[in-house]
Amino acid sequence: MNEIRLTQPDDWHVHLRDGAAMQAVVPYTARQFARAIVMPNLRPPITTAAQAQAYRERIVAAVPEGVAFTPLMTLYLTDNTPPDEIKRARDAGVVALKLYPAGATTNSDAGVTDVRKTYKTLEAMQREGLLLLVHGEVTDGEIDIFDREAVFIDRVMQPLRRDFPELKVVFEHITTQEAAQYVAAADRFTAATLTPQHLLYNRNAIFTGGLRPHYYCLPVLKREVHRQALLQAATSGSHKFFLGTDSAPHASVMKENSVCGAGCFTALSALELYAEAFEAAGALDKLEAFASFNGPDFYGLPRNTAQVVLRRTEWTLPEAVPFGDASLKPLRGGDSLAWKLV
Ligand SMILES: NC(=O)N[C@@H](CC(=O)O)C(=O)O
Ligand SMILES: [Zn+2]
Ligand SMILES: [Zn+2]
Repeated sequence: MNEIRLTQPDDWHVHLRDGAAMQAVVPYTARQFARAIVMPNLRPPITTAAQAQAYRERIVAAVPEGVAFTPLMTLYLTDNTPPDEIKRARDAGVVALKLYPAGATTNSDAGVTDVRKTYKTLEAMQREGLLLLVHGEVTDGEIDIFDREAVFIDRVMQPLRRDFPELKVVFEHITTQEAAQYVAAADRFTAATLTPQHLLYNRNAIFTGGLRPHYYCLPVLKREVHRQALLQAATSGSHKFFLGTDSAPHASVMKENSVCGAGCFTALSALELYAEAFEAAGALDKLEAFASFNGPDFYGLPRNTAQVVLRRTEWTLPEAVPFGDASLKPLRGGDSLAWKLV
């Protein structure tokens, strides 16, 4: 196969940042995707409907002329998100709230300290039909970093599902066999996103020939058995798994630093990377549902109608691209890729 024709995909998890950094990365996402779920973990976070509306306008202003792209907005859930903000959020077109356990990842200091503190707000979300998107890792320092996702299932996901059975929950960027099994076995109110890096790499990638900061993201890459389970889930034909790049740009000075920020920047070549993973699994025929159907179906949004074409053409991903007054290194920058979005 030398060409793949797909209904235009959406990205159900992306970080676009703000200001000059945002202006640098929005064109990449807008070129690949019709819509994207925009994460609210700015500094300070997007916690109100009014902030989300203003942020949406800044994003839209950064979309290149002639490109059709719709940002789908989210709010950052805190211990104090008032339940009555939910109706305002819905009226402003916000589609979801994001649960970051406090301290779990980049810009999560204002996150939730105990999910029970948010129950009134979760009730309002269940009622108003807003989704809950979850960074699924416990933050307990006693728990090994490679086990934090699996422990999160027992400590947080299960009680949450029991107490809010009709709240739609997306277990974001899953990285383990446990999470893949949990989601596959759950009812139709639970789904998961999968990143290109977790489908393509195991944790060896972080340590090959030296420490490789551009492969460091959260949840951190896991063992090969987990990668295999994720790839199996993505290519299984299950409607519960869909594309969410988690493209998370950090200036290269922040990545190549004594303390490296967590996040892989993949927006420049996201579809190409997914195609590579699906092809290696012999499952290119499953790519369209994963990239273009399962996400909108779960969110209750219409599928896109435009088409895109991926062609088998070798090309070299740039080593770095401008990022405001800094520089940004894509995952796999400088390497050649087998597929190219036309
Ligand atoms: N994935 C990451 O490693 N980083 C994300 C935050 C997140 O999605 O957890 C970021 O904002 O940089
Ligand atoms: Zn996250
Ligand atoms: Zn993310």
